[in-house]
Amino acid sequence: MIQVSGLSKHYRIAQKKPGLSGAIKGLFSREYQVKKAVDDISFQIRPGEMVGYIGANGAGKSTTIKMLCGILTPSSGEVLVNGIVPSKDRQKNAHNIGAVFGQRTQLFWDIAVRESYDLLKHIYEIPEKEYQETIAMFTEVLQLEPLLGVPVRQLSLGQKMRCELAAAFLHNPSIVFLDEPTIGLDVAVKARIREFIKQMNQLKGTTVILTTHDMQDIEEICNRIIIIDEGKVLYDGSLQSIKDQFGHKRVIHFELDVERSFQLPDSLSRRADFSVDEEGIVSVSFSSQDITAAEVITEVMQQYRIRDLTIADPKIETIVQEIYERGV
Ligand SMILES: Nc1ncnc2c1ncn2[C@@H]1O[C@H](COP(=O)(O)OP(=O)(O)OP(=O)(O)O)[C@@H](O)[C@H]1O
Repeated sequence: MIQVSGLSKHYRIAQKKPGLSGAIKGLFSREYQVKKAVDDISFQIRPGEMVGYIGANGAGKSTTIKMLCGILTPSSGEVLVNGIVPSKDRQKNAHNIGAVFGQRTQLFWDIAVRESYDLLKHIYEIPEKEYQETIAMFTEVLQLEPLLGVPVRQLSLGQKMRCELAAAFLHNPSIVFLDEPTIGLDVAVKARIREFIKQMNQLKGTTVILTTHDMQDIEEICNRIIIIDEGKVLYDGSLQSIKDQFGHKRVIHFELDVERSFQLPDSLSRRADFSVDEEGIVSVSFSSQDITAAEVITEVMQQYRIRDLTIADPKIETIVQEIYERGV
C-alpha cells in the first residue's frame, strides 16, 4: 500500500547573473529561485493496482517516483510505502520494491546476465529453490535463454530491457516502479514486456506504477491513471471514466480530391477543427455533442470530392493530450 499525502518537493535553483561581473558577484551572494517540482499531491495506491503515472515532460513524475523509492527526501508532506517512510529507511524499502529506470541499469555491465542475477539473489537473500523457479519462469516468458551468458554491455536495447525487467521482479517485490519500460523497442518486444508485467501482476499480485509517454502501454497495462501537471494532480481515476468523460470527441479522416488547400465549410467552422498531414489526409475533429458525424460528412461532401474516409474512435492519446493542454 502506498500512501502519499500533501507531498511536495521544491528544488532551489541558483540564478546566474549575466557577464563576468555577474559571475563574480555570484561568488559572494547568490540568488535562488524555487522550483515546485511536486506541489502538494495526495493519492493512495492499493496492493495489486496497476497505475499509469503520466504527465508532460517536466511535470514532476520522476521526482515523485524518486521520493517513493527513498532516493529523494520530500520538502514537506508524507510518503508511506508498506508502512515505511522511504527516505528514512531506504534499505528496508528496497526489499519491498523493484525498479526499472530508463537509462540506468541495475545489472553489472561487464559480467554475464546470469551472474548479475546470482549477485541479486545474495543481496536480496532469495532462497535457492525460489530463485531457480523464478529464473526458469522469467527465462521462458521473456525468452532470456540466449542472453543469460552474455555481458550486459553486449546486449541490444530490447534484450537489455527484458533482462532489466527480470532483475526488477527477481526478489518478488510487492511494488515495482517502471519508468518508460518500452521506449525505443520494436512492436514484438513491447508486446512481450507488457505481457510479462500483466502476468506478474496476476500471478504475484505485484503493484505496478508505470511512467510512460506511450499511451499503448497505459491502455494495455493500467486500470487507473494519475495525470500530473506542473507538480499537481490533474486527474486521478479509471481509464474508462476518462474515456466516458471525453469520449464524445470524434475525428474523421478524409482523403479528398483537392487542387486547392482545404478550408472548413463555414457551417462547421465554429463546431469543428481540422488538420492536414504530410500525405494530405484531412482530419476533422469535433464533439458528437455539437454535431453528428453524418452532418460533418455531408457538409464536406458538398464542397469536396471524397475519395475515402474513416471515422476514428477517440484515442487515449488524443484525450490525454487535450487534458495536458486544457485541463480536465
Ligand atoms: N535536481 C534538480 N534540481 C532542480 N530542478 C530539478 C531537478 N530535478 C528536476 N528538476 C525540475 O523539476 C521539474 C520536474 O522534473 P521531473 O524530472 O520530476 O519531471 P518528469 O515529469 O519526470 O519529466 P520527464 O517526462 O521529462 O522525465 C522540472 O521542471 C525539472 O526541471
